[in-house]
Amino acid sequence: MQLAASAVLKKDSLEIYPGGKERATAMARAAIALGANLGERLETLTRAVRSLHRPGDGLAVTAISSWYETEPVGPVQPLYINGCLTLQTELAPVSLLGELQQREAAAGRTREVHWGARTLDLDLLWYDDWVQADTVLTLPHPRLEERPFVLVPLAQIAPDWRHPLTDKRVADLGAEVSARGVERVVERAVVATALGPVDLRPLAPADHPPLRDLAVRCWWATYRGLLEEEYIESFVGHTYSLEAIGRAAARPDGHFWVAEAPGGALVGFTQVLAVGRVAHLVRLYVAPEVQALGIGSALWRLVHSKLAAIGVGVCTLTVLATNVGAVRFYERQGFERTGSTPGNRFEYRIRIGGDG
Ligand SMILES: Nc1ncnc2c1ncn2[C@@H]1O[C@H](COP(=O)(O)OP(=O)(O)OP(=O)(O)O)[C@@H](O)[C@H]1O
Ligand SMILES: Nc1nc2c(c(=O)[nH]1)N=C(CO)CN2
Repeated sequence: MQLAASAVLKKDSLEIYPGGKERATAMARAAIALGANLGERLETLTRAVRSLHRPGDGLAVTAISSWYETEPVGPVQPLYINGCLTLQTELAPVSLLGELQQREAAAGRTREVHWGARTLDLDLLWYDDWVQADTVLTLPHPRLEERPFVLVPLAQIAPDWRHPLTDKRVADLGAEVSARGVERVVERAVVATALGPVDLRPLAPADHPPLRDLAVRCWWATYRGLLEEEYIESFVGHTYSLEAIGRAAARPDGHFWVAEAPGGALVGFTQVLAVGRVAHLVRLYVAPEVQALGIGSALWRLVHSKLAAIGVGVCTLTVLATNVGAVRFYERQGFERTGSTPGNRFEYRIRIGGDG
C-alpha cells in the first residue's frame, strides 16, 4: 500500500479531534504491535504490557492477544515473540508514539540495523481511523497488512476492525497471509493475568462463543486420559454448543458466572442451580493455563455468597472420582463426601447457611 508523503487526515477524524494532532479530546481506540527477539523476551514484553495499563492516566489496555513465537522477517536474527493489544487512550497519536518509544528505550532498544534484532519493538498500528503519513508517524502502520506476525495476533482481539484506506477487515487480511512460522506459545489468558486481578461477573450473551472455546479447552485438559476421547468429543459438542449454552444461561433456576482476565479473555466459569433451599453446582472450570492462581476458589466464594444471599441451605455436586485435582479442590473448599454414584462419581455436599 502506497501512502502520500504528506499528512492526510480523514475529515471525520478532524471533527472528532478538533485540536488536530496536538490533543485528542475524546477517548480513542488504538492498537499496538509488540515484538522482541533479544534478551528475556517474555519478561520484557510482559513489563511493557503492564506499563501500558494505566487506567488512571488515560491509557488502558482493553484486549490482549496470545504471545506467538515468529520467524524473523528481514535479516538473519533470532526468533521473535510477537503479540498485539488494543488500548483506550486520551493521548493524541504523536504523544502515544512518544510513550511507546520511551518504553522501547527503557528496555535497552538500539537502532543499528534496519529491521534488525531488538529487545523491544512497539509499533502503533492504528489510532481510530486516523490517517497520516509523514516522517514522524504513519497511520495505519504501513506494513500492517503484509505481516503475519501482526495479523495473526491482531485477528484474535480485533477481527472486525476495518482498515480506513482499504476498508478490509483484520480477519480477512489475516486470512490472506500465510501463518507459517507463527506459533502460539502463551495463551491470551496468561498474558492477561499479568495485568491484574480477574473480574467475576454474570455470563453475558457476548460471552457465549468464547465460553464455548474455553469449555472445550478445559474439558480436554481435564478429562483426556480419564474419559474416552469420543465421549469427551460428543459431550462437549452437545453441552457447549451455542444453543446449549444459550439454554443453560436462560434457566430461571440457574446462575451462571464467568471470570474475565483484564484485557477481556475468559478464564473460568461456573453454573449453579438453586431451587428453594437446595442448590446444585453444575460446573466450575478454570482455564488450564491459569489454574492454581486462586481463580477457582474465587468463583466458588462468589457462588457461596450468592447462595447464602438467596437463602440456600445446602449445595451438592458430583465429580468424577478419578478427577483428583477437582476432588482435592472441592474438599479444600469444605465439601464433604456423602457417597458415590454409578459412573464412578463422588457425591459431595456443603452447608451454606441456616439449618441446611
Ligand atoms: N505507526 C508507527 N509506529 C511506530 N513507529 C512509526 C510509525 N510510523 C512511523 N514510525 C516511525 O518509524 C521510525 C522507525 O521505527 P522502528 O525503528 O520501530 O522501525 P522498525 O520497527 O525497525 O520497522 P517497521 O516500521 O517496519 O516495524 C520511528 O522512529 C517512528 O518515528
Ligand atoms: N517475526 C518478526 N520479524 C520482524 C519483526 C517482528 O516483530 N517479528 N519486526 C521487524 C521490524 O519491525 C522485522 N522483522
